[in-house]
Amino acid sequence: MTTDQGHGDLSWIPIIDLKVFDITKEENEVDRKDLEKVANDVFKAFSTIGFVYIKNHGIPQDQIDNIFRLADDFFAQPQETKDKLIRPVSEAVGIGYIPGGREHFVSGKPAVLRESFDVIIGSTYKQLWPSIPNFEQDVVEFHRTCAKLSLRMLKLIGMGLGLEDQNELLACHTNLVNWRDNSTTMLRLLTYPPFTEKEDKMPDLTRCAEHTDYGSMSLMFQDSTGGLEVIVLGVTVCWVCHCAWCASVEYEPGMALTHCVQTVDGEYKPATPIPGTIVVILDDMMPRWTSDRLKATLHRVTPSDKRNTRRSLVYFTDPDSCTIVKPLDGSDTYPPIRYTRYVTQVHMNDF
Ligand SMILES: O=C(O)CCC(=O)C(=O)O
Ligand SMILES: [Fe+2]
Repeated sequence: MTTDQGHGDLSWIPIIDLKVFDITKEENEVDRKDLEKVANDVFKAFSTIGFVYIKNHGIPQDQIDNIFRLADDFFAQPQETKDKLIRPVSEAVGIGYIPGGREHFVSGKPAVLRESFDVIIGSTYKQLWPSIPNFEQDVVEFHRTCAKLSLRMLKLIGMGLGLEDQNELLACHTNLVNWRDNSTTMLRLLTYPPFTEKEDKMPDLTRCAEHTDYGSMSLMFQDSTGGLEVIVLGVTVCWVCHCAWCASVEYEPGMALTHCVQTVDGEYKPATPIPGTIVVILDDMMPRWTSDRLKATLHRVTPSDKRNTRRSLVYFTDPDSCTIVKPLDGSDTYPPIRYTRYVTQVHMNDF
């Protein structure tokens, strides 16, 4: 793993170079030792800091830029045009538009200030595509591309965990490739408009309140606006160069710290946009599978730059709906639960 040396306070961010196992390579082409090293780096970063940035992942930058452009084209349309594609709450529609003001992350607080275009593919759900040239075709292709990357990351996590069957997590994600009817894995094109003068004066207003995502893992692509923040679990940072990894000791909870390191634990830190990278966070199923060895990453989007539109693309990787999620180590840290039941319970605030 490298850290982002030379970028001042970004230096503690774990950037994993995925070149040896990027999405263009087949697993049998990759040297086993290289693969194990990346898997260890990924696991170490997830289990200490709680999230990773990945670079050299194999998704062409042109493809990402094109999806951002198509999203801009979509959101720039007149409101009446977008409203014709609204995903109704009461009807099963897998692909469509969510207007601003519909989603609440915290009940009783104002709705999140953003619009999205949601894409759950392969379902028998109704699909409400816009008539923008190449939109459907390119977005579907990007969905497939993200699936490849998620499967790579799940493989690496399985290896890092030391699972006897390293493909055990992959086996819970057949929907990413097969696009069965019951898939919930979703690509979201998101836009956060600038704050109006009235919104400026509302103290509780944020772009997206603190939360974790429901499924397995989220791939987050962001523009250069900033605002995404993640909770850092436990990082030992050198006071001198701010590097998380030059410190001679590995942080363990409760460890006495020497004079040259400080610990950041449980604090929000900006997930600053770094060109060419994707932020990968873990979702609610990971602690359940790993008996808390891996945690779900709390995150939020603050209005750090409320004068400008912020754009992002998030690929929410979910397990197959029928998956019974339970600790892979055979322990009873969490009771088994069917993934779709978990989501229903979260929606009903049933925990
Ligand atoms: O827009 C982003 O970068 C993050 C959005 C997010 O966390 C979510 O929709 O769950
Ligand atoms: Fe999220």
